[in-house]
Amino acid sequence: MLTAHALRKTLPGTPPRLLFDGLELQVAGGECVAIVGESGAGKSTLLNCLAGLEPFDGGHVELGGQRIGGLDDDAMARLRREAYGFVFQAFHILPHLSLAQNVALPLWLLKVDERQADQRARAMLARVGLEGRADDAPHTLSGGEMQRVAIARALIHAPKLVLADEPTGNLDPARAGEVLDLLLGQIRAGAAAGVLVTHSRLAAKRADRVLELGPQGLADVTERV
Ligand SMILES: Nc1ncnc2c1ncn2[C@@H]1O[C@H](COP(=O)(O)OP(=O)(O)OP(=O)(O)O)[C@@H](O)[C@H]1O
Repeated sequence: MLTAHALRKTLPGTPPRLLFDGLELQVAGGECVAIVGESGAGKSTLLNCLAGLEPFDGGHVELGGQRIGGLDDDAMARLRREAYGFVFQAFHILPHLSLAQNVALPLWLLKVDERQADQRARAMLARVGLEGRADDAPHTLSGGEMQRVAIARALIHAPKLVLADEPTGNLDPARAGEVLDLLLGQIRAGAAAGVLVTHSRLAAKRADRVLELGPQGLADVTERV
């Protein structure tokens, strides 16, 4: 379970700019919420706050009962490796590693035995429809296939929380639908809490709830999408 309570974020500057205040968010295991809102509303910033990658100036965030604000950098980095899965556009697939190696990366960081990591990465690639491509180089993939690899890598270590920023950003509608089915299916199967930032109605509609970000926090707009 992910909980954000009374979360406030202001951006430095003269004058400082309030992005959101009094933000409340609860996402249960196996549930996926979509966060929508105008460009610049602070959706990516909110994801970064939930990930402990960016400080916030009020409230708190808890994952599985553990409060992230109080953790030092090492403890936060460990929690991120163990409990978080990221499908961020900025988190690129590494070009010099094979697909299996890219997917195995989170397990290497968790010191899982190399052979076991390789087997799990291959099984995960098969689950995202890339059986037989494990030894290929990333440059041989289409955009949709690349996003599948990113999803496989985000979920390989069975994280408690999956944070996705525009996971279907540059895919055509058919591919986007497939990638979303895969992502949401895997989040639900793993009983992870999923938070998906998107501009896409199609993507938002598939989530369990749709929340719109504004200065007062998150408003439930599920019925309007
Ligand atoms: N480190 C920072 N310092 C100052 N301003 C920042 C910083 N990070 C983000 N911003 C600003 O904060 C605002 C929110 O950015 P953010 O990327 O979170 O919005 P968003 O809702 O995800 O937008 P989009 O939908 O366009 O991706 C923007 O105006 C951005 O320029």
